[in-house]
Amino acid sequence: MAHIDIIPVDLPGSDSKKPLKFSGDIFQGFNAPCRFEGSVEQLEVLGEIPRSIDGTFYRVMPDHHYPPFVQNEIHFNGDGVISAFKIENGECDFQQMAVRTHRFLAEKKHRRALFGKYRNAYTDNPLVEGVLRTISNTNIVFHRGVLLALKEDGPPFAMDPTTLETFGVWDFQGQIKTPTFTAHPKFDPLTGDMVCYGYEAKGDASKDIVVYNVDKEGRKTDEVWVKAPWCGMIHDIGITRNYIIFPLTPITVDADRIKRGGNHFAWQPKLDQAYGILPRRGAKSEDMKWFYADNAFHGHVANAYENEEGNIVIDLTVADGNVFYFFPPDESRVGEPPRVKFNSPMHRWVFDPKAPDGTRYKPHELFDTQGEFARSDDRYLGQPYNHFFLCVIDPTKPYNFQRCGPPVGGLFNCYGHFNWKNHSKSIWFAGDCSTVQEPVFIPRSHDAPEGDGYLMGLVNRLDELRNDLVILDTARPFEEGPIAVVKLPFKLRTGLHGNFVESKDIKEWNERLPRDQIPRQNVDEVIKAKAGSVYKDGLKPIMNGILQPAANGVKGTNGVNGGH
Ligand SMILES: C=Cc1ccc(O)c(OC)c1
Ligand SMILES: [Fe+2]
Repeated sequence: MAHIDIIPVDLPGSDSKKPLKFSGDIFQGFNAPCRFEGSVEQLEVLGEIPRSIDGTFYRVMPDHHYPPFVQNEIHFNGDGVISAFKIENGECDFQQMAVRTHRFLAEKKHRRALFGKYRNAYTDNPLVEGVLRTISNTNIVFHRGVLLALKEDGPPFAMDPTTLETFGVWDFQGQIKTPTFTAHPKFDPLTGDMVCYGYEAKGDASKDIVVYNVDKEGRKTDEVWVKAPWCGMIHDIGITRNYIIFPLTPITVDADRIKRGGNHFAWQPKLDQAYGILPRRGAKSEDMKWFYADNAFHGHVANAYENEEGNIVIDLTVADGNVFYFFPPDESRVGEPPRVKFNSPMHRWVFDPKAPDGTRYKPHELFDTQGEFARSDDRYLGQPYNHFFLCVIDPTKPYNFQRCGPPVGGLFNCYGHFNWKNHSKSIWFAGDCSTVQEPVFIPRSHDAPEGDGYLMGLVNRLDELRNDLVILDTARPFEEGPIAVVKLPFKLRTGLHGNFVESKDIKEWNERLPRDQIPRQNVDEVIKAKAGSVYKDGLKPIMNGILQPAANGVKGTNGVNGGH
């Protein structure tokens, strides 16, 4: 029997109007809802921010604006909220704004949640049938004058880098119209190309992947459609000068499970991990090759390049189990406790692009750490490199459970600086009441050597319910601690990814692309339900735990009366 995961809900249009109340595990402690939009000028600074840092650190976090009506809601299903730390002359101004996704605007209009489970439109309130349900909560990148707020289940949303105003869905001047777009496009510093893709590119559970190249003038120069061996998550990629590497994780999608109101993804403990290899330019569908390795869970890519022999080197963290405990295997028993401890060293794979499709590989080399959220010097993306940075889990360090409770968002208690050349490690422990979020690397100057500069990232002060933005100097041992600490007077939530954009790039693009010439979405238009656009096979959304055949109509069975 399918386990349907929906609880009764007071629908808009029904009589009862209750004040908002958030309950459940994902809203506890440090991850209590934030829901703040606004700014704080001139944050307090301890130490000194180097004057050469002149730009804005943008980062994104999921932050539910309305209490969910589904049971076992997950953090990844929260509205995307962008925080911006603008740094100039040793000072830092803070600004925060939710992305005006169609979903956010529709729920804001009705002042409650209308969308159901993560990537499952069948669990939505019929009021929002056909409304774009992506929430732009995974990455925020700068591309040709706009910020793109990204989540891999939908198109990018463009925002103004200065004001954080949302312009709307971004289709690259009509060139990219596929329904899904990765949260991890890659920017080749040598060519200015953006390499990007979408998986599940023909709808839920499709094995189709579309891959694009957008050149430095913003023109789409390549579009190729390829097939994955199964429909699974392809969250991040690596690029080299000539190849794209697609790690395909054994966490799979099942259309029937989705229609039953179940999870989009389920972990497959017996399935391989796979790596798709595709030439970057002029590739055809049949050029895609898949290599395989034993079951494991992909983290993020530190970097990739081609070595002197012409082989592809790709470095990423890989964990030995299902990190996404909230997407359990189909056959798991109710109440089975999720695993909490993983081995997740940095893996180096070396693939021969001439090897036949189906070749099996073992990792070439491991860098012994426990970590995730790998970053490296983006000036060397796709090229030979040595330095990378991680959020590190050091279980030997103390953690003050009594004061902080369970470590919300994972026990990433250190930032680490690693060097492949001599396998050196330099680690800063954030303290027994602190955890860290994904950092960014900022070069000391444009011609500084690889990895020479600053690491900047958010520290969660779990006891104070506050965040600090810390800056570490990569030329010094991390053990010495940050050279500057910027104090935020309140807490954010566990975030995902972020990037640093130099002020001169923002200024230059404000001139090249005047803000008043960028079209704005029409709020009333984008939240209009488009009946019949997503629900196939005569099924209507699942509400109140009942799968409703379209023929019965929805009216009367769950209190929906067509809405306002
Ligand atoms: C970290 C990975 C990841 C993968 C898929 C997601 O939808 C997501 O949402 C925040 C995050
Ligand atoms: Fe990611």
